[in-house]
Amino acid sequence: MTDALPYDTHRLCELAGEIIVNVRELSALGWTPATSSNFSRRLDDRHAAITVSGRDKGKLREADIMVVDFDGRAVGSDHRPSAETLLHTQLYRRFPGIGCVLHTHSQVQTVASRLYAGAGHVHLEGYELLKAFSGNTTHETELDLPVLPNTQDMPSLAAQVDALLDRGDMWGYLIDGHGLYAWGRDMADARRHLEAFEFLLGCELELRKLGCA
Ligand SMILES: CSC[C@@H](O)[C@@H](O)C(=O)COP(=O)(O)O
Ligand SMILES: [Zn+2]
Repeated sequence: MTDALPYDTHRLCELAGEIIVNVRELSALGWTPATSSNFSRRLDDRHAAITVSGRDKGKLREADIMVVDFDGRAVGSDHRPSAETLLHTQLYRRFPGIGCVLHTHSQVQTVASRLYAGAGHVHLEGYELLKAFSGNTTHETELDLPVLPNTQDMPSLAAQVDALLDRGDMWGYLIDGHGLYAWGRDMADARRHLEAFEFLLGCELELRKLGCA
């Protein structure tokens, strides 16, 4: 007989199914090349469901989703969780309202991260799509999407993110030469934010190509 797991396994199945369907769509857009990217959902107030490290995100199955605690330790699984687990769990630990974290490596996100790394942020202003971010009711607003230096030292990167989170109104950040993190209340919310960032970054890159930004 095995010990009971400290989380709701039925809920885990539901969340795994949701992650699989959504990530397949993101992958079909070319946003998860070469096994990159990672995805998670809050399971309860101590656990998250997250992708196993190194899996092809376009071909996820239920066995590719595992559980971690908010210190990033595997719970009830021998698999290795995403190498970037701490960047997910730090958000769940700090903000009870966050229920989903999505990380992708699209070309637009990666190119934008390189171009704006020096400035430390991408300034987004004057776009109708800024209303896609929770709490915004008008295009007459602005948003600075932070760009952090890349590192494989996750505790150090998580500490830098934590300092930025003090400002409160943040729905994502870029990592230089790497990709985008975005989050929200639930999958739909996080996806809307992710897609809005992708679209707005694409506009900024296009404007630069045209010599307008
Ligand atoms: C395949 S290179 C990309 C990885 O180094 C990493 O940035 C990434 O997004 C996926 O890592 P993973 O450990 O599979 O969650
Ligand atoms: Zn990554």
